[in-house]
Amino acid sequence: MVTISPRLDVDRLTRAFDGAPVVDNVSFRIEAGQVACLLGPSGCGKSTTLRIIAGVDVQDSGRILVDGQLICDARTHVPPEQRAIGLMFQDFALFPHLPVRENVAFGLAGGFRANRERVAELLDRVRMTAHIDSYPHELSGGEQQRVALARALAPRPRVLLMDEPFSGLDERLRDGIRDETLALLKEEGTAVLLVTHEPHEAMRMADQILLMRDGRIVQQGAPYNLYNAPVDRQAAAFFSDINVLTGRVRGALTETPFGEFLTPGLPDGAPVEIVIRPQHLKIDFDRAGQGPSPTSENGTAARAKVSRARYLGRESLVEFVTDHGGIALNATVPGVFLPPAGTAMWLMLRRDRVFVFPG
Ligand SMILES: Nc1ncnc2c1ncn2[C@@H]1O[C@H](COP(=O)(O)OP(=O)(O)OP(=O)(O)O)[C@@H](O)[C@H]1O
Repeated sequence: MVTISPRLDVDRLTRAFDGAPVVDNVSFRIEAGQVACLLGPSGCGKSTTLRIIAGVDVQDSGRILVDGQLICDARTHVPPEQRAIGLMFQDFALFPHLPVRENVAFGLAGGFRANRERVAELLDRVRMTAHIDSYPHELSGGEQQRVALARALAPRPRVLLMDEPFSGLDERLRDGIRDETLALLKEEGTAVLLVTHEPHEAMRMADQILLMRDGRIVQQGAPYNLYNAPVDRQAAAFFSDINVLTGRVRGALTETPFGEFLTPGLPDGAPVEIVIRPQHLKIDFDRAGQGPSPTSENGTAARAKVSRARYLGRESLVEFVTDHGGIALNATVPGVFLPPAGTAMWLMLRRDRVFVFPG
């Protein structure tokens, strides 16, 4: 049987600064043609991980392989320029004194003269053929970005590292450029590690999200899994606003104004957090103090009063406080739904969308 090595294999990487671990036992693999997003808040160690892979910083322990070939461990350190790893960083500055054609050919032996076809192919692919002789200052930010992508891909790197590559761009341009970039990366078959602190960007770009916190990868998987099966409350909160109900376990159950929730494996008296995203609260009208009957899908309804409602464009955000327990809960409703403050309504939780975590 032939086993194919992953394109990039990062194995138990560790790096400390002044005794404080910044990258803490980080492992992941990326296959050819796949995009993995290293996602996490500022300072969690994303850029340090990237710098070690690029070879401009050195790990304390762990190893990295590209196509099964060792590029660094305790004894080996292949220099950055011999790693077949491309870089595209935030300040992706093109060389201002070189025209687009020479910028794209920069990493290729013989420059533009020896690589006309490859440069033409890439410029065509990023729709910049008409600008082949332009200088960087003659291009818009989005155009410079596309040239930078062509430049990074020209030497056909095995792996491309991207650090917040879209953060300098106008918000309205970003999604379009992200999609174009993604299409080109897939075509080239490069394995991509993209660093971002924006969940929206990771959801849009990634085949695999590596969620990082305090130097560790706390969860990795497809965007769908991270969104719908977060490992803990913080992981849930990273992707959207959340509502949190707190309770205590009694006989493997936790009681809330919305009925009982199964909390198996937790001892009696243990604190529990029940987490639900605002779009998974269901709202029903009050009929002379009566609400909807309990269902297995939505549990028991709890009466609540509107404290504030705001229109956000695509949806409305309605803030409630429950009659029992005075719990503040936010619900989002598609379109325009602006009940006046004080309106009594009934709330239900979509049971299949609730996350139960130890408190
Ligand atoms: N050369 C260094 N010497 C000392 N501390 C460092 C060094 N490089 C990074 N750090 C520290 O390591 C931590 C992680 O930094 P890193 O840049 O990897 O985080 P990040 O997740 O990429 O954050 P950001 O998104 O803000 O760039 C930070 O607390 C930072 O101050």
